[in-house]
Amino acid sequence: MRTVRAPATSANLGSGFDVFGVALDRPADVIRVEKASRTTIEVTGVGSQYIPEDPEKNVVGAVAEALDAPAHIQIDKGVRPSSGLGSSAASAAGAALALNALYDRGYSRSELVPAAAEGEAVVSGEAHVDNVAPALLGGFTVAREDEVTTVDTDISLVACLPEIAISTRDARRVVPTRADMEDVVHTVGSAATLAVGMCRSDPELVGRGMDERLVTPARSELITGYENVRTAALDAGATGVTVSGAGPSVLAACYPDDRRQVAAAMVDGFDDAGVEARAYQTRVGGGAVVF
Ligand SMILES: Nc1ncnc2c1ncn2[C@@H]1O[C@H](COP(=O)(O)OP(=O)(O)O)[C@@H](O)[C@H]1O
Ligand SMILES: N[C@@H](CCOP(=O)(O)O)C(=O)O
Repeated sequence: MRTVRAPATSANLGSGFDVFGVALDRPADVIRVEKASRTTIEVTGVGSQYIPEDPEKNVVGAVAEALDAPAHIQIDKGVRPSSGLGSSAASAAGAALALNALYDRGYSRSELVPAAAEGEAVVSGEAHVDNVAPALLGGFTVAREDEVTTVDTDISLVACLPEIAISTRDARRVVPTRADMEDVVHTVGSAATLAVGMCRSDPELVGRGMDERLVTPARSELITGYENVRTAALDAGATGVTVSGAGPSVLAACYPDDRRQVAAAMVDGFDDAGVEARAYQTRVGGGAVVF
């Protein structure tokens, strides 16, 4: 038997659509695997009633198949599904690491990224790696075609999760297919600023670098209360605010001492819009851990 804690992640960070990701210190899924002749899955925890146990439909089934590692897989969800906090990726990355250890496959964490991404393809239609890469490798990750670069960084974050569900598959449908050159230039500037901010662990640069006009405007319209929450977080000291992944979570960067007040302001911002929410006071953390 092997047990892995696999963290939530936040993808995109505004300016890095399908490229940037960070591992979050909390919340996390716990995955337990035992060798078996065929894969079976059991899901408990937050939102487990919305997660299929059929290996054809659960992300971990695709991972077990990609690694040719059949197992009984128990998933204890700490990351709510359809949250924009890489819920499916936490399970996929956790299963990849756990099965690799269980079957002594000897793959490195980087080599496990494509196998974990097979799980993402099951739910979102595309094997995007911007959640599974940070869930496996930790820190801030930059995914480009088949190459992933990682940076260790110390940035405080608040992830505010409202009682709204948005599936990544649906949120990918609103992404514009064409862009204005001026907006592209602005996004490249933001992305570069954010990357430098991560390298320097500088919350001002990270916050400013979240700003972009290509994907976030369309995505934020799917989140009731988004503008309220954004304004409230900035007023409370956040250095930048954006949609976490495909939403509905909203992500804020801030100084460590401002985290509590930013979290409270974001929950109040959703409340003013009639939406219940909870906020995770977190930071960029490490990748999945095998116990
Ligand atoms: N192990 C799993 N953990 C979470 N969601 C899963 C899992 N397996 C399948 N799913 C399905 O994936 C969808 C959630 O994934 P996704 O839309 O990417 O949201 P998130 O942003 O939380 O990852 C839900 O429809 C859920 O039923
Ligand atoms: N780049 C993807 C990221 C989806 O993240 P999730 O946490 O919402 O699954 C996208 O923006 O579609």
